[in-house]
Amino acid sequence: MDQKIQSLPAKKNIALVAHDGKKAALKLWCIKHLNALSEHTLYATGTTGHLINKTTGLDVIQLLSGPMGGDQQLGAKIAEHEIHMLVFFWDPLASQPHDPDVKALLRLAAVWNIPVACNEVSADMLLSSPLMNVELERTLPDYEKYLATRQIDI
Ligand SMILES: O=C(CO)COP(=O)(O)O
Repeated sequence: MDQKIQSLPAKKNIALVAHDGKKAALKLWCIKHLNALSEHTLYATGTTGHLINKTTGLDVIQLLSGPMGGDQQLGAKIAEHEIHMLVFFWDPLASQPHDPDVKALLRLAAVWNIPVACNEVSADMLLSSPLMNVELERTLPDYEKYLATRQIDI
């Protein structure tokens, strides 16, 4: 597929998500990085967002709970370029009833070339990157060109 270049803004829209077995870890990570996170706009799935807001006071745009469609909402926002980074502490030791939604969210993050962290260390590295607070070029699928090739006359 053809690619094009589009910037991620300096002030990023960051999605925060954690499975139940990883919520405590994400909560501690948010407390540790309170100041850095407050410079960005935060989104989260329902239960994660409520927990982060309650324990840190950070403003969080709260979507539906993951199993009820929250992962899908985040995936749609990634496809629409509204989410610029994903911190998703998914639980490798627990099965999830909405596993297809989890896979879809991670897949769309890869399709649209946004940075993704899956645990504390990768999230530390992303947030401390010199690229975190600057406008950042990314390549992404050229959807308009793709659509033009899909116009089929029947
Ligand atoms: O299930 C989740 C991600 O797959 C997270 O959803 P909650 O934040 O609502 O627990």
